[in-house]
Amino acid sequence: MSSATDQSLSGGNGLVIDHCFKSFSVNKQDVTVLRDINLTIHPGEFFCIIGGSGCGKSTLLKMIAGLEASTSGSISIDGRPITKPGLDRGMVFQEHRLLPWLTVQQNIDFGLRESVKLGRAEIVQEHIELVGLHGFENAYPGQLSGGMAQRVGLARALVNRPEVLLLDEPLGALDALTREKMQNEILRIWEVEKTTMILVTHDIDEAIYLADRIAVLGSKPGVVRHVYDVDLPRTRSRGDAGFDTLRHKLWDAIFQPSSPVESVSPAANTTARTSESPAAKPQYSIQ
Ligand SMILES: Nc1ncnc2c1ncn2[C@@H]1O[C@H](COP(=O)(O)OP(=O)(O)OP(=O)(O)O)[C@@H](O)[C@H]1O
Repeated sequence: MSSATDQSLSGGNGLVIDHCFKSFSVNKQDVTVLRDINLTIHPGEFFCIIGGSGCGKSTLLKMIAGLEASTSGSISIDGRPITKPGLDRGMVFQEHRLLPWLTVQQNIDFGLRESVKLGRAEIVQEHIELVGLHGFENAYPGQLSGGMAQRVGLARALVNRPEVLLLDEPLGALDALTREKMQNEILRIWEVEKTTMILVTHDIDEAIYLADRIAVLGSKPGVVRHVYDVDLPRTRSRGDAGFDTLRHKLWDAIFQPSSPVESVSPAANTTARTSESPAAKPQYSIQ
């Protein structure tokens, strides 16, 4: 069912995170946020990362995006080292980050690489259709619902046909119904585009519903505790026994007490977390 922390491939296909460490300088002291991360994410895979607040999920995504450099170790796509942001990676954030003075059409066009001179309007329109926003081409972000704005964010991130789409809790601000609808939309787009998707989420059910594999990060410093295969046929049902079994495994993995190598800071209240049983928190969302 599950594999231990991945072993890196040497120069193989896909995204390879190889012995990555990340420290930040806080009050002139180096604080290690991520420790020895090793993951291989295969082309076309839907990969989720979950873990408690502050364990370094967003930092890891930013390192893959090329927005943060690793302190040591390397990240590569198909053998190409990642040193800065590139068109082979798109990113969607929790807040849509659209430009309010531009229309839907113009926001997506803004994301399209400058070197495309011919057929820009057609490419933009194709992506508006892809995310189901036909008819809203000339709307401004302020005229859109949260779910619609995130659809534009998705279109903008996909417009350069990235190999890897990085999703940093993109549905976190949406209401429950819109969130489920958008999960299905992301799945549909993934199936059509065959883009590798890496999703950071606090929502265990969301991870099981969407992912091929799920990495659970432990905290302080962030380490990969376990990578789970989601061996459930699609379309998945949240009420299935297999879904429920995995839900409990993930819950236990996230809230297990830190191992000796994961030094627990005074602020990390693991007792309080482990005392929260799934029954007491039916939405299975990590706070
Ligand atoms: N630029 C920075 N400088 C110093 N510390 C930082 C910086 N960015 C992140 N951190 C610290 O790194 C740790 C991990 O942050 P990160 O945002 O990656 O966690 P996360 O798992 O995504 O959290 P959450 O689930 O709450 O969004 C936190 O302790 C945070 O304070």
